[in-house]
Amino acid sequence: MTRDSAAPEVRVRDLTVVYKTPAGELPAVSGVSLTLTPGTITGVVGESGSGKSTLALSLLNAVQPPGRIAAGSVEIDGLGDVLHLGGEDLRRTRGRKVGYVFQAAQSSLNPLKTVGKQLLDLGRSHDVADLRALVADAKALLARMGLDGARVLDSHQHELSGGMRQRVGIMLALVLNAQVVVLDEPTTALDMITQATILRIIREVHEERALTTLVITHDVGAVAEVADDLAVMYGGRVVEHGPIAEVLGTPRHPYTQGLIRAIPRLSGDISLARALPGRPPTLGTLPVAGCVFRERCDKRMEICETVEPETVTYDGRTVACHAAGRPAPVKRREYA
Ligand SMILES: Nc1ncnc2c1ncn2[C@@H]1O[C@H](COP(=O)(O)OP(=O)(O)OP(=O)(O)O)[C@@H](O)[C@H]1O
Repeated sequence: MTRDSAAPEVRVRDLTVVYKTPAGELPAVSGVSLTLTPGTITGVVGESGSGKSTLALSLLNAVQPPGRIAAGSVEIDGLGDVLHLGGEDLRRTRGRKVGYVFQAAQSSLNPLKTVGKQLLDLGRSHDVADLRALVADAKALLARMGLDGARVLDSHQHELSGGMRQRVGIMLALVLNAQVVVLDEPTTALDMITQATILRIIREVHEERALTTLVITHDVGAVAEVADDLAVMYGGRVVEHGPIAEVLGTPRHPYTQGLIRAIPRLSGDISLARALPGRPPTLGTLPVAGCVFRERCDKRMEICETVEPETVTYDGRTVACHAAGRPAPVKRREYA
């Protein structure tokens, strides 16, 4: 595990992001606090609609209408609270300080320009002095990901397959040497073997460049291979967060337990793999009080109906569940 002091810490605090809907503004991310330890890769998992992409966009202050960051802060060492950045400061931060591949990256390339031209535009817009070195770095990154760099840079978007575009997206996220990198579903268009290779390369580059990285994915099995820490999201909350081996090895939240049971690769026995019953909530069906997971929870108690569980940290693990239990308080011996 790399814990390089040069890598920045990212501190998300009490972040709430709402989307305007016909039923009013509803929260997609609710009061999330999450610290990304410098030099680590944090995986974020959770079913569709749990708020993963909205959280990722918030790290770049890039939530678009009908969305709005309603509360909270995102402090990055050396940058301050990115939610207070605007205009030119924000433009300079994105890409150069915080590299990113968004889920839509596959279609975000400009169809009219070659990848190489877009790379040069990116370099110029961030005042990169040595554009030759930038191109050489881009080619080297593409080559590591199994592509012919020169050919890709000469290509237009339509000449590239989905998997190739995805790798171009990863290259663009890394090439400006940002120290915080946010990857939202970076490998979904890739087959299993290529996916594993790309994740390994992300890990290598992460270590070489002393990054702090956030990787969002549906695939708990895939992220288990690369991440140091794991954050599990449900209904706009981070319900569990901690070192990945511990979260996967001894999950404390019933949702994490259910996610793991559903994956034969992790549960160890295909005959024991069981899909999580029910469906995740949408913005409109999220319960307004109590625990957001209770409808699907096998450990549901009376208190879960009315009281939202507090997020409690112990043994380096953060869990928000009434049933997860807490360590018994250490009794202080009273001395006379
Ligand atoms: N532009 C939007 N307008 C209205 N609601 C939105 C918008 N974008 C996202 N949402 C809602 O916010 C919630 C969180 O969405 P988000 O995309 O952040 O989740 P996710 O975990 O990344 O899901 P997925 O894995 O499907 O991308 C969902 O209920 C989604 O429908």
